[in-house]
Amino acid sequence: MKLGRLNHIGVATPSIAESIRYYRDVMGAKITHKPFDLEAQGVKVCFVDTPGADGTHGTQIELIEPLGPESPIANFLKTNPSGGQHHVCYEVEDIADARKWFEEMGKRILGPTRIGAHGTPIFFLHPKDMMGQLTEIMETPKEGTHWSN
Ligand SMILES: CC[C@@H](C(=O)O)C(=O)SCCNC(=O)CCNC(=O)[C@H](O)C(C)(C)COP(=O)(O)OP(=O)(O)OC[C@H]1O[C@@H](n2cnc3c(N)ncnc32)[C@H](O)[C@@H]1OP(=O)(O)O
Ligand SMILES: [Co+2]
Repeated sequence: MKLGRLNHIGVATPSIAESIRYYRDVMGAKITHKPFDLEAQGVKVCFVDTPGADGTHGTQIELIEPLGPESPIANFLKTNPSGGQHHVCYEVEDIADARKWFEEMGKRILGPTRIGAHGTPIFFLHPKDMMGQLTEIMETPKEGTHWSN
């Protein structure tokens, strides 16, 4: 498997609206994306871009708020009511290859490969098998996908 760049850091929040105010007013981010519901994943999502100084795309913050009590992030927010860093997401060139790579190492894969918020296939690896980090693997999006510039 060929590991790609860190695509995003998933940040769980009890309120996307409040988090947007924080990233705009405290961190000085320009929030140009609109929040949207991803029913299939049980979350409301909003991207915060952190562009590189040379015009290249940096790493995104992916704000996620539970859509209901069945959301996969509901327990996390019970334990961390103010929210916080929830997962890291790395890009790979070929999602099937990556899945096989982790499966062969006996890492627990959480559910099927599905289409994520960036429109490309993703899967998750259990935090207890990944040095304590819930890890999302995504196939590299086409250039410009889900960036505001
Ligand atoms: C926006 C769409 C998409 C994208 O395109 O980017 C997303 O990112 S969606 C993000 C939300 N979806 C998911 O997280 C799906 C995968 N997650 C899961 O299947 C579950 O959340 C989980 C990881 C299996 C945890 O489920 P939960 O019901 O919360 O289990 P437990 O509470 O029993 O936790 C077990 C154990 O693991 C620890 N834990 C849980 N979550 C995390 C975490 N995010 N990071 C690190 N560790 C975590 C938890 O503390 C428990 O530990 P112990 O208490 O020591 O047993
Ligand atoms: Co994610």
